Amino acid sequence: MKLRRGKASPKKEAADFTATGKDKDGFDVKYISSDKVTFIKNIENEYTKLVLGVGLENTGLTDFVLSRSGRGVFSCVHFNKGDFLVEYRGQLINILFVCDHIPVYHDALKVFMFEFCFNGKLLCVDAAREDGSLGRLVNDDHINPNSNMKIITVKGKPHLCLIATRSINPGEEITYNYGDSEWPWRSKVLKMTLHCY
Ligand SMILES: C[S@@+](CC[C@H](N)C(=O)[O-])C[C@H]1O[C@@H](n2cnc3c(N)ncnc32)[C@H](O)[C@@H]1O
Repeated sequence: MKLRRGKASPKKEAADFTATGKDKDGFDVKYISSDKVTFIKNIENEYTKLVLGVGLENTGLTDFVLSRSGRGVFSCVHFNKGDFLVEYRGQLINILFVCDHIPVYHDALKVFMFEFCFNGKLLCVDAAREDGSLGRLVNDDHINPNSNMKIITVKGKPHLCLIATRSINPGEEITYNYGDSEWPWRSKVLKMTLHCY
């Protein structure tokens, strides 16, 4: 596949941004509870149309939707499938070697520890610190995410980068699947969904 002239490959772009430690332009951070339209649209797609086959107004999900708060990352430009989006930045920890020094966090911060295997080692990017970067603000979607986390090696060091898995329109929230775990927000939705039946 030919790349458009002047457009860096996603890998090269990821390498450039990881080297500068900056995020690329084209994103907004929004508080989800204040962006009801986008959020209701997501929920409607995910749970009412796919699971229940009915409209949001008939499900009782509205309270849940409006009670979810927190930040999310939204695109303000168009991205293509395969584009590099943002790096999940933080402190890289080799879990086996520094067990004693791994920070012990309250549950709300544990979710910022992203564990992964690299060259046979169990590593973790600890993004608990509020450093203004975007990657740590991207929310979970295990049903219809629009990106996934890839390990990109730059100068021998792994970097966690979100890559678009389909085209993303301006205004869409960037999401990825956090992986198989009992994330509390997933069961909350499931319970409400079951209640709706
Ligand atoms: C890595 S942070 C993402 C950014 C977070 N929204 C914030 O404002 O800091 C993960 C936290 O976001 C929230 N979160 C992520 N995905 C979610 C989802 N699909 N539904 C509800 N809350 C979610 C949970 O509170 C989780 O602990």
